[in-house]
Amino acid sequence: MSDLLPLDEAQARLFALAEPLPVEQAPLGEAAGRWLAADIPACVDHPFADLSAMDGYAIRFGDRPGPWTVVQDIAAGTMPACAIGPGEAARIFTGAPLPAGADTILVQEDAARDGDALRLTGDGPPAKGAHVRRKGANFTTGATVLGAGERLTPARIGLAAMAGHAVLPVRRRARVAILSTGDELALAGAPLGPGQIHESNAPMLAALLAAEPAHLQCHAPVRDDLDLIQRSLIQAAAGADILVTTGGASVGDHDLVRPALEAAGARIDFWRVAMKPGKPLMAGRLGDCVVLGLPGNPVSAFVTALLFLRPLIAALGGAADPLPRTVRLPLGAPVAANGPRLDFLRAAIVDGTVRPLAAQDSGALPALAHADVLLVRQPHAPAAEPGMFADVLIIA
Ligand SMILES: Nc1nc2c(c(=O)[nH]1)N[C@H]1C(S)=C(S)[C@@H](COP(=O)(O)OP(=O)(O)OC[C@H]3O[C@@H](n4cnc5c(N)ncnc54)[C@H](O)[C@@H]3O)O[C@H]1N2
Ligand code: MOO
Repeated sequence: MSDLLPLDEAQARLFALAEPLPVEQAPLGEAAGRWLAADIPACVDHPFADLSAMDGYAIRFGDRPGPWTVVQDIAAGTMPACAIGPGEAARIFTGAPLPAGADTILVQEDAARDGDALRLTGDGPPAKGAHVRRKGANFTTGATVLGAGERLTPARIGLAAMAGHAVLPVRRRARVAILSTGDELALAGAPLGPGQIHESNAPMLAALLAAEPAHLQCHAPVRDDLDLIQRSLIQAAAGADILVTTGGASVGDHDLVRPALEAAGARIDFWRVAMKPGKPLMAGRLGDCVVLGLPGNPVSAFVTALLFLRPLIAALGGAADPLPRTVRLPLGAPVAANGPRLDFLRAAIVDGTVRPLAAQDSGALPALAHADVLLVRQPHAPAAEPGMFADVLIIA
């Protein structure tokens, strides 16, 4: 086991293989899913004034229980015409600024109006300031609303727009080439020759990256021929930031990705990680490109892509925290003691508890396809019982 790198060390070494990509200014519609390259300050106060949170009447709390005289109408998008004095109220709508003198909103469901005369019919506002959104409560001009390295989720895109931004500094999308290797591989949907199987890794990886800021280039599967793989690697690496291969990463006579990379002039930084599935993972550089050699077993390819490829895209994209997040959930079934490698068991969530699936072979894609989480088992972890909490990575 001594030549197998621990997962965290392997991830750190992978991230050290390349600098974050250059910064560009992206319109909001192009920025989702990317990471901010700088702190974002607010260009405005929000709310810009004390605003009503309800449709009703702006009053002075001390004037309750009324009655009041309605002296003006204020809609969102307009400003109050005048202040209100004692015994006066303003008809007001959600999002409209309060007039000077008013401090509280009386919701219209608690009031009856006859011409300009307004009286209380319900309980009225419970406290001074009820249903008022204070000026600057969300943010004030110049305050940092989003930080460098934060991922632009839909709500953060909305927040950037609210703060006055139409374009945001992000790093350009990573160009990712995907190349599967293996004599046995036929394209999805193609008729199968003797001994052939349908290639499933490239479509799966492309789907795994669908929401990532990446331009994908999927190449046809390459046969297990050293010269052919070497030429295909050089071609696929040209113009790519990341070259991902699958298959041929292990120790068999037909596992040629490592020798082909070396023959192409690549520098292999590490090979083999103390994890299961995914042990024969390799990483290095070929020219300007980071090369990630994933194992061919479909489950191993998925798990390593989740733990290395997506985080690498995030690291190149400037993410402050590129690694996937684990959460803790209770076990719903016993789990056996673990061996020497960090294990990622395919598991379902049933009634809020984690239950490992029966098929844990790294060729068992149907189990992965129906798993909700990967249950993380530390090296040499003792057996665990139902009710004990465990770390999981959510995958569905
Ligand atoms: N003697 C040893 N044999 C193996 C070891 C080892 O340490 N000693 N490691 C095993 C582990 S762990 C893994 S994982 C696999 C990984 O091997 P490779 O990366 O060389 O993958 P292949 O041999 O090319 O393929 C493995 C398996 O997956 C199928 N495959 C490959 N590519 C695809 C694809 N694009 N789509 C669908 N299926 C694919 C392939 O047909 C094989 O069945 O090595 C173990 N062996
Ligand atoms: O480590 Mo291999 O990736 O078990 O299947």
